[in-house]
Amino acid sequence: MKFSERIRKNADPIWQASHNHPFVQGIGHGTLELEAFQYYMCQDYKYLIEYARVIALGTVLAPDLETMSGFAKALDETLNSEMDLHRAYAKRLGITQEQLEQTVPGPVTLAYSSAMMAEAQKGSLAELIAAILPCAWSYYEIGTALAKIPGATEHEAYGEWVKMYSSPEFGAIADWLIAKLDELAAEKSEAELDRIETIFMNTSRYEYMFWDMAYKQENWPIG
Ligand SMILES: Cc1ncc(CN)c(N)n1
Repeated sequence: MKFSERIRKNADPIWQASHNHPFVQGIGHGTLELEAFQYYMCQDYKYLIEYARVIALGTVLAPDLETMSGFAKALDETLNSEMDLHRAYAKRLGITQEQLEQTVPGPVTLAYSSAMMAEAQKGSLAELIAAILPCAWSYYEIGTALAKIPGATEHEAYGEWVKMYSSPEFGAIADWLIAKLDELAAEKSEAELDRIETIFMNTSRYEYMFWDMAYKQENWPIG
């Protein structure tokens, strides 16, 4: 079994909880409250800025040009395609660029992005990839699952979101990260693999928590 298959299997209960979360199902069935989606878009914009910084660190840790180039593509996809989606949505939803940029990261946004950055700064490239992989992989998995719901890709509010995350371009980044992690895992001891798996499990949990935070439009308890 490939290392990626092992960690995906072990994370399955968490991933299934994300698939079944009312926020995710609400996007697929077009029933999600627009206000929760607006909140999500602003928080996600801030999250993606930090995610992009972690990807950029991947180019620093990359051992060769092919790997550097893969991270450069992931960075471009995030900053210029994925965040364009957020900017376009913001416009449609009446959120200004200033509002997007001035969003205060909520507790889960801050905890998740800080955890990714901490793993990237103290670990090896495999640990960095484990920290960001649930982000790329679970969204592609969720996007492709939601795209199968009749009408989901055509929905007036959420169709563009479903199209983005089920797109082959987005999937190619997830596939590249999976293959890179498997390649690096082949050289690791069992103790190191356990540590890498723990990171993957934790950021998988944060993915679930992000959906939940958005659904509840959670904020800091004290201003
Ligand atoms: C929280 C979160 N996780 C993942 C993705 C997909 N890059 C995202 N946009 N936001």
